[in-house]
Parts: sequence; structure tokens; C-alpha cells
Amino acid sequence: MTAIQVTGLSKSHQAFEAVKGISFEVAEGEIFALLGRNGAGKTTTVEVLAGFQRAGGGTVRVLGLDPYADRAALRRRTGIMLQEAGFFPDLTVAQTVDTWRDFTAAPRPRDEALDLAGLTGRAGTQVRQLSGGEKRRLDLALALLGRPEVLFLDEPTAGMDPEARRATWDVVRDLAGQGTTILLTTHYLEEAQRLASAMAIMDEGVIVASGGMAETLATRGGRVAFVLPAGVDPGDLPMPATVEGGHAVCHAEDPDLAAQTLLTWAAERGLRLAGLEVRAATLEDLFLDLPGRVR
Ligand SMILES: Nc1ncnc2c1ncn2[C@@H]1O[C@H](COP(=O)(O)OP(=O)(O)OP(=O)(O)O)[C@@H](O)[C@H]1O
Repeated sequence: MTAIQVTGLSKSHQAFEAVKGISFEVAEGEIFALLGRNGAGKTTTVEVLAGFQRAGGGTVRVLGLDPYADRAALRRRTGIMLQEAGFFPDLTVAQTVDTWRDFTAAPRPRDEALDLAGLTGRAGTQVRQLSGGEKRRLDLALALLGRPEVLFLDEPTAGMDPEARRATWDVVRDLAGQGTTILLTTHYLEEAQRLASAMAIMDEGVIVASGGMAETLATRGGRVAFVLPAGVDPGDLPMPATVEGGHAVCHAEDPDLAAQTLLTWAAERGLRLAGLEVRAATLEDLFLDLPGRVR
């Protein structure tokens, strides 16, 4: 079933059209990444989906409801983690969660929410003493309190260290595994690639690429890189290559086959391909290939 449906959505801030007629769907239980450089229109889209702003044009449905007109009904079924959390700095983490629990129907127990967000050891800490990444975790704990069916995460791991980021990925995956639909925005392409099964890349208010993550990347082939052996001219290689910092890079539809061809070619000449790296296309490759280098 479709959990989020966006059809021809547009939204202006005063005279500025931040979102210009975008369409996409997110299936129930799916993790969907909305990507794009600063100012692309991601947060505006999330704010419309969360019912904070009314759609300017087009239609938006979340769990079959209009997020703006039906926001009271949807608030009980959705969770949101926005970029700027408005916490009370003097409250402790536990007090903050308890305050939010009072406003949440059938909330999770405080300890469960803190545990999910990796904040168990910080329950007694004042919010003002939390690091930036810990504040993001507190935000996540609050977004999870109501066991939402749909969760909006706007840059959920910004400022987190690699360990906290990975722990958050596990939480997000577990939630999706339990059927929660998750729409996230992120500037960490590795995060999007690891977590999301579908994505849309926005630029200046429009979607410039979208589709299933694995399918989209599979159509882009991959690359083989190695240290260009001394005395070898890139033109001598059995396939076109670019040279970046002494490394030859060959793009190929089938990178494994390309690596075999290169290794055979090298063996016949008694050459070694040091630092050989074979990999499928990444989301970063996709971004770099987009017109105008969307980032
Ligand atoms: N309240 C507002 N008033 C006027 N312009 C706004 C407002 N909110 C956003 N904008 C503009 O709309 C455009 C889209 O902003 P938005 O926050 O949706 O982008 P984003 O893709 O989320 O960017 P980022 O990655 O930096 O968070 C930007 O050019 C921004 O300056």
C-alpha cells in the first residue's frame, strides 16, 4: 500500500517557488530518501507532508489523509524529526521525554524511547549539556514516542559521530522492519544508499532523478581503479581510462568483467595493477554525473 503520495506538489515562500510540481510515492514500510543540495526544497516538502505548511498546488496524501486538513488525525500516526529542535535547555533528557509523553497518545515508556535512541546513559543530563549529535538523538527519541506509522526524518544524523550514526541506521532499519514508513532527507550519500530502498534527488524545486536505489545504481555500471604502472600510457590500456592522482579509473557497465580484462592485459605484459579496486556505482557517482553537479 502507498503510505505517502505526492502529485504535482508546488509550494512557494512569498514570491519564491521552493517546490515546483514534484511527484513521488512511498510504499508502506519503505525507507525513502529525499536528496539534493542546500536549498533544493527538501525541508519545504517534508514540512508540507508533516502538515506544517499547506500545499500550494498539487495533492499530498499521507496514510490516505490530507496532512494539512487532517493534521489532528495524522499527528497521532506520524512522527517528525526536524532540523532545528526547540528544546528547553534547563530540562534533563528524562524530563524532556516525560513532557512530550504527556502530549502523546499511548506513548512508549520513557526508558524504551531513550534506549532506542541510544541515550540511556544521558537521562539525567541537562539538554544544554548535550552535544549536537546527542540532541539529534533526543529528537529521534521524541519522534518515536508515539510509535508512528510514518516517520519524517530531516537530516537525522547531522553532527553525529560515525558510531552514533551507525546506531541510528540500525534503529531506522528496525523501525522499517516493523512496518514504519520512513522518509528521510540527508546530505550523507552513504547513509541514503545504505538505508533507503528508493530515492528522489531534488534540485531547485524539481526532481532530477528518482527510482529504486538498487535498480537506479545497477543501471549505472561501476568502476575499476588501480595505480597506473610506471611507463604505461593511459592510451595503452585495453579500455578508456581517466587518470586521477596517478590512479587510472575505468568506467564500465560490468566492472568485474572490466577488471578481468585489465588483469589479463597486465599479466601478459608482466605488469602489476597495484591498489586494484572494483566497485559498483555509488550514489555519489550518480550525483557527480547529474547535470550541473547537483550536490
Ligand atoms: N520561510 C521561508 N521563507 C522564504 N524562503 C524560504 C523559507 N523556507 C525556505 N525558503 C527557501 O526555499 C528554498 C528551499 O528551502 P528548503 O529548506 O526546502 O531546502 P532544503 O533542500 O531543505 O535545503 P537544506 O539542505 O539546506 O536543508 C531555499 O532557497 C530557501 O531559502
